[in-house]
Amino acid sequence: MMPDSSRSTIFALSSGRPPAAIAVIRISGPRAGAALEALGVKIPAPRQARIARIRDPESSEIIDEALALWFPAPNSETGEDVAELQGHGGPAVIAGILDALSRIDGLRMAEPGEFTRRGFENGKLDLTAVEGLADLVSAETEAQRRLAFRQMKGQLGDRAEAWRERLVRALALVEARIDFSDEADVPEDLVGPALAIVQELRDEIATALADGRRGERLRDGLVVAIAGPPNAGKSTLLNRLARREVAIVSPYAGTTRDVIEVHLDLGGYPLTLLDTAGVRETGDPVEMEGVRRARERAAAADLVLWVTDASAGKSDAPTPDLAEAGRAVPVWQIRNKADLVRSMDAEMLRTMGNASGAKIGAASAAESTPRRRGGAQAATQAGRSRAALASAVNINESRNPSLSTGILSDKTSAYKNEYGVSFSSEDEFILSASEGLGLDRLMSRLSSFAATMLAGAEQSLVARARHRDILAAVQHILNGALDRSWSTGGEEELLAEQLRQAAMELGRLAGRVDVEDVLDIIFRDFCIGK
Ligand SMILES: Nc1nc2c(ncn2[C@@H]2O[C@H](COP(=O)(O)OP(=O)(O)OP(=O)(O)O)[C@@H](O)[C@H]2O)c(=O)[nH]1
Ligand SMILES: [K+]
Ligand SMILES: [Mg+2]
Repeated sequence: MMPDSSRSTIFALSSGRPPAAIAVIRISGPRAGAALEALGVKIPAPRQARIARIRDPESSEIIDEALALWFPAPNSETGEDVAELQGHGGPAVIAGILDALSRIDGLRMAEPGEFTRRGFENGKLDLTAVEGLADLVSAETEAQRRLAFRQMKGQLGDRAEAWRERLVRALALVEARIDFSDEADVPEDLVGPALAIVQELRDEIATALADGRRGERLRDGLVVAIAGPPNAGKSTLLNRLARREVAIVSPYAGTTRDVIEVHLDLGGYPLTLLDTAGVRETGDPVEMEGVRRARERAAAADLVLWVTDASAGKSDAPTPDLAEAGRAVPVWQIRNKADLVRSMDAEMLRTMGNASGAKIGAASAAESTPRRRGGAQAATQAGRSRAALASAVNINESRNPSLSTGILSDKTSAYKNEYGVSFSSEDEFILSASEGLGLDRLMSRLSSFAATMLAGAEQSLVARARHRDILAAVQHILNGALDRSWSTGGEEELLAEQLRQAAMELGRLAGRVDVEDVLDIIFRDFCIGK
């Protein structure tokens, strides 16, 4: 496609929010060169930086001294003439240059993603690369960056194109059979070799799809929902893991209503932590909605941290209904407020652990502990018990394996939690969110969980639902073609039509067909100036 000379010329600030040391302003379109001249800037040699004074097109007042660059069409990011100005990054400087540009004939401010969109329209990059670029700009962790960069460089796009070419080859064989069926020098069996190609393709696409949704998970981040009864300390735990006061903590049950999201980077892997409303029966319509959202998000999460108050009896935990979700969400049991369970009261721990063979490690109770305390008494008790907890949860972790697996000594035991989902003692954590004790083990288990779930995800071909949907549709068509017997002959037209459809579907990945709706969705997420 040739750049369209009748198009408007667009400009935008392409660098980040001012003030900054440098601001990059880009101009793309047929009048990019004229725009430079209107600003009093001589057009530099292609791809060579040149110092230039930027002047107001009407008053000739100097607005800034900047570096100017020139990328003539078609060798630019948009495929059009592109000029780039690198000026000083102050708000007034930027406003002055943008204002001057807007007063030049045929120029207008770019819409979000419009530079990339022009690049796509001029064949500079295909749709999967556009998506990769969008992901690269919004990548928050190292693994996300790698996946996005590979997508941008054609990890899926090149593969899809190769698949499409092979489909077209299979189609050509079938069409040859149709067109020359009467001629003697055309081999009888062209359908067989065509189907062999189809079978190979079907298998390769099946392999790409059977990736445990790693690519999508990496792109979106693993979702870990903190859920449990009211006042168990869910928000306190979220704040601890996020290392900042994100959620409101209060002694009033029913504090959290909306779902609160925090993004964590665990060794390069993205993890979205959700704090949710305490799950209980309530008549308050607002809290009810909070509970509904909590259940919905927990059911859709990759992992649930089910937080309970270890100082309360087990009966405090309502029976959650994650099992209704129809899929097994892994659930880790978090016994919080262990600081209130002074010195690991033996009897209580047995109740909490619901395990017949639960044993307590070295730091067992010297005194018995009332199950509940309130106010100032709790504070002093908590203070005194801190040392005991520290020795039980942290320091003894290395020395005492029974404590390092939570409160249960038998590592191999499997239990059913309140969801009816099996868990082992490995999935049980005893900690104090407010005192910050016992969190290291939880953090390191979260890190390994993320690493296990997302290992190798950077190499995934499928990074979005759009990719999966299209590949699944192609696979469906190819399965249909392979399931049928074509040996009787005379039905090659039908087979040809199926292969044509499959090729067209694949073409949608790169953005060859019905692209407008998809483009609008993708570019909506772009920032202006990209
Ligand atoms: N002693 C003790 N108190 C805690 C601990 N964690 C939280 N708390 C206290 O428990 C109360 C409730 O904490 P939140 O974090 O608001 O509990 P939540 O589960 O988010 O409560 P809702 O949002 O109302 O469901 C607050 O007073 C916290 O200070 C802990 O480990 N030990
Ligand atoms: K609360
Ligand atoms: Mg809360």
